[in-house]
Amino acid sequence: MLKIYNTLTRQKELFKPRLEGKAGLYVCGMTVYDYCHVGHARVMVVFDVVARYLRYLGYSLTYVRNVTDIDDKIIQRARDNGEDFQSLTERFIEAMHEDERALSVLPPDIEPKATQSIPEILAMIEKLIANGIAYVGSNGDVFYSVSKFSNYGRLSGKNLAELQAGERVEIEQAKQDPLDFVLWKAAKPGEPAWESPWGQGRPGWHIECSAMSTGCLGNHFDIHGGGMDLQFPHHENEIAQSEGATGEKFVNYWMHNGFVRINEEKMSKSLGNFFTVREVLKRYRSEVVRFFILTSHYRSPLNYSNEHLDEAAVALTRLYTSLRGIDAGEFEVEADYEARFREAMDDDFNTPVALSVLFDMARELNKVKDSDKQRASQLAATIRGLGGVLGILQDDAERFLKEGDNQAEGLTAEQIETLIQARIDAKKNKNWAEADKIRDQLKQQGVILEDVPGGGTNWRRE
Ligand SMILES: Nc1ncnc2c1ncn2[C@@H]1O[C@H](COP(=O)(O)OP(=O)(O)OP(=O)(O)O)[C@@H](O)[C@H]1O
Ligand SMILES: [Zn+2]
Repeated sequence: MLKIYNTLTRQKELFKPRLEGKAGLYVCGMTVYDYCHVGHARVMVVFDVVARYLRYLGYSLTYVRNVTDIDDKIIQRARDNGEDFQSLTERFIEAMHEDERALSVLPPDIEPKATQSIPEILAMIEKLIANGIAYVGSNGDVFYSVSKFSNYGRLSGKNLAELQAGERVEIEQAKQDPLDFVLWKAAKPGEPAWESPWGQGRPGWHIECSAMSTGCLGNHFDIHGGGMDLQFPHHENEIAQSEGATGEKFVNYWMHNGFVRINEEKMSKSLGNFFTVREVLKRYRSEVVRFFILTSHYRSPLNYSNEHLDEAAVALTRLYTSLRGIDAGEFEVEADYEARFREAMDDDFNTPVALSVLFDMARELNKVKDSDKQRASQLAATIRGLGGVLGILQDDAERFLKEGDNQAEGLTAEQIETLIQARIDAKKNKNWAEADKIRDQLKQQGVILEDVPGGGTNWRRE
C-alpha cells in the first residue's frame, strides 16, 4: 500500500485517492526565462517517477504541470534582450521540452500556461472579492486579505501572529496588512497587460497556480507537488486562494522535493551557482543524470558534483553489464523481487532502496549467467521491467556500454585552466586543503599538475 509523506500533516499517510482508481497530480513548473538547471531537472524527474509509479499501480492519472510564462523576471529579461516576452518564453519552453525528452521524462497530460488561463484567473479573483477575502488596493492592485483565512500558515507551520511580528512596518501603503499578497498587478506603462474589471494588468504568481490546478483537476484533488522552497509562501497562498474561493478542501497530499545543492547551497539562477541540463548532458549521458537524481530520496538534499555523477555512471554501467548478452525473452517480472521493489516505492517513493533491489538482481544475474540461462533471462526481464517504472535501463546493453567509452571526454582545457587558477588563489590564501583538493580532483579526471619553480603551473593529461 502506497504511503506518501504529506507536508500538511508532517507524516507518511496511506494514499487514498478521492475517486476509486483515479488520481490527480499538479506540480508547479518552471518560470521560463532561461535554460533549466539540474534543480529543475530534479522536479521533472521526481514527479515523472511519481506519475509512472501511480500508473504502474493501476491508477488512471491526470498529471498537470504548469508553465509560468509571465512574471517580473520574464518581463525584465525580455526587456534586457530587446525582444517581446512571448518570443523569449516560447524559446525556453521549447528548450525545456528538449531537456525533458533527453531525460526520458514523459510529458505531463496537461501543461497549462498562465497567459492562456487569464479567464479562470479573473474568475477566481472575482470570487474572492465577492467572498470578502480580497480587495482592490489604492494603487489598483488586487490583494488577498490574509487575516480572513483562518487556516493560513498550516502547511508551512507558521502562525499568523508570528508572521505579523516578523513583518516590518509597512512600506507599501496600498495594502491593508503587510501580510496581504497580490492577486492582480496593475500594469505599468509598456508592460504586457490583460483587460480586467480592475483595469489593465497581469496575474500574480500564486493565483495562477490556484486557477490552473483547479481548472484542470477540479476544486479538490489528490496530490500537489513542487520544490520545498514553494511551501511558503507560494503553496500557503495557493491554499488560501483556492479554499477561500471555492469553500472546498483544495488538496489532500502535499509533496515537496529537496534541493539540488552545490557546496551546501541551493542551486539557483539567482545565486548563479547552477549547471544547465544541457551543459551537464555534454559530459554525461542523459540516463546517468536521471540515475543520479534517483540515487537520493526525493525529500533529501541532492549534492551535485562531478564525483557523484561519475559514481552514478559507474553504478549504471554495472547494471547494464549484468544485462549484456542476455535475452530477456518473454519472461514476466519475477514476483519476489517485484514485491521488494514495490515495498521500497510504496514507502514514499524510496528510489534509492528500489535501486538497491535492482543491484541485488544484477548480482544474482551475474552469478547464474553461465549456469542457468532461464533464470538469467527471467532476472533480466525483471530488471528491465522494474527499471522501466523508474524510466531507466531501457537501452540496448551493448550500445550503452559501447557509448560509455566514447563519452569519457574529460575536462576541457578551459575548465582545467579555471581550476588551476582557483588552486593558485587557494594557495595565495594559504588554503592548502582546498589547493590539494583541486589537485586531486584534476588527477581523478586524468590531469597531472606540475608546479614550476618560482610560480606557475603546467599541466598535462595522463
Ligand atoms: N535547486 C533546486 N533543487 C530542487 N528543486 C528546485 C531547485 N531550484 C528550483 N527548483 C524547483 O523547480 C521548480 C521551478 O521553479 P522556478 O522556475 O520558479 O525556478 P526558481 O525556483 O525560480 O529557480 P531559481 O531558484 O534557480 O531562480 C519549482 O518547483 C522549484 O521549487
Ligand atoms: Zn505553483
